[in-house]
Amino acid sequence: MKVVKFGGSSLSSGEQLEKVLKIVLSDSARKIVVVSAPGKRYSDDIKVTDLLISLAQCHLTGENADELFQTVVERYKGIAEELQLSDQIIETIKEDLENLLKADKSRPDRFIDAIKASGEDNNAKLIAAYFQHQGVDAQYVNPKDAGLFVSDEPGHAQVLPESYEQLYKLRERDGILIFPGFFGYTKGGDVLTFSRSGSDITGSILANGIKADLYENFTDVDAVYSVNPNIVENPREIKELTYREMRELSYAGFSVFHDEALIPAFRAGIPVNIKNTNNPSAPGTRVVNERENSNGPVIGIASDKGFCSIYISKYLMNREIGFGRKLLEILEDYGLSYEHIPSGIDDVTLILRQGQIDSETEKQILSQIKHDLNADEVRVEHNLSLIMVVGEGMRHNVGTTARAAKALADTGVNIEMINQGSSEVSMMFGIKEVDETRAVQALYHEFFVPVTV
Ligand SMILES: Nc1ncnc2c1ncn2[C@@H]1O[C@H](COP(=O)(O)OP(=O)(O)O)[C@@H](O)[C@H]1O
Ligand SMILES: N[C@@H](CC(=O)OP(=O)(O)O)C(=O)O
Repeated sequence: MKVVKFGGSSLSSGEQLEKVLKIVLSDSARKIVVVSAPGKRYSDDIKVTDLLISLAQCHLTGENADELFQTVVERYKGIAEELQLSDQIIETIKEDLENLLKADKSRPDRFIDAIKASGEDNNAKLIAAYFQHQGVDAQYVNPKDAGLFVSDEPGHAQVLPESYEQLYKLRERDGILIFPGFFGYTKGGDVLTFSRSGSDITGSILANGIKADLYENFTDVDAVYSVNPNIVENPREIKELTYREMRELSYAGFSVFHDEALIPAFRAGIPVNIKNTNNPSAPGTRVVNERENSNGPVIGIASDKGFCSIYISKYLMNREIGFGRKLLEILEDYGLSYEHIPSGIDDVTLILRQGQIDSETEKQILSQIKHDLNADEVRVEHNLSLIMVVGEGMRHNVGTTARAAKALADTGVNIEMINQGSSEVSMMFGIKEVDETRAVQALYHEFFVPVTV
């Protein structure tokens, strides 16, 4: 049995849905089909999820949102008309959205999540109607009925482990199951979403739940490339990579697969195959437990913007018991998470996602660190990018860091910080955001472009 997930780009039009149907029917093992909301039809189009977020926000602030409402309904209507479905399904979707918009707004984050989730929920209903219209034995499945329960964290919920046992029962249901991605239900009955792009997570949870043989994730590229194809033209395709490598790369910017979507599949030992809806015969990329290490030290290079660093130095920091705990407690008091903590004898740097802190909070944190910890120096740096160079082969190769550092130096990029992950499958470079593209291109050249003599 296989779980197949289709991303928003695979579901943006009737023409795309025809491809989806063909793919599903071409393999009888494809039992559960996880779907996103309709994505972009062309590069500057707007995803239905983004339209829904704006719609929810207008309803919260009392702005007129009639046009936005119509735009959302038109997106589904366009698809239904292309596929010659009856108006009934559009009436169902319209009514559902109207009711959701009338719901209680006293807890805005929950209101927004319910509207956001309707993008996938209504798309799953539409796709089930389309499959049925084509004479296929298919049914929409509601995540609550299936037992997909999540933690009480609006916008970044996590699956509750008890869900897996319930989800196993989906194996017994007849026909093809069309399951909306991106959200689950709290024990209190609220609809909460995973973080953005979280339909990948739903697919992985279901693959674990039904103990699938394979989790297929269909998107709009032939493979996971060794570098973001928007940064380097025609980069090398990756045929196989390990869960650890994929986790590091997707965390660090490979948006093709959600980093939180690896764990459920990994725990159940289910391979993941990332494939192209527009070219399903291409083998795609397989994510597995172990792979032949035949590609040299590095398998991929990822990068992401929007970080800041807080540098703290204090003479004899290494001797001071409890310094680290007190420092991290300050972050905790402000509800902040950190990404990395490179350290020296007398100094430590905290790397955080910049979007979490406004300038007032930043001032307070800096002064509290200086005052409470009696630090000699505290300074902050903004607009940093992190570049992650990843590969299982790095453990067996001497000199990879030197090669990377030289490539960056040769292209005139200053390294603000280096952190070698203790897992030894990755090394991280902190650089200025303005240097990101140049730095990634230089590293790609160093590790992937053969030298001709
Ligand atoms: N290393 C990479 N390999 C392949 N695609 C990547 C990589 N890094 C970023 N991407 C981007 O991820 C996109 C696919 O992800 P996404 O837009 O979320 O698809 P979907 O709509 O299927 O969920 C690709 O079109 C590509 O632009
Ligand atoms: N529609 C949601 C969830 C998702 O996974 O979408 P996509 O498959 O288009 O990345 C979002 O945009 O965040």
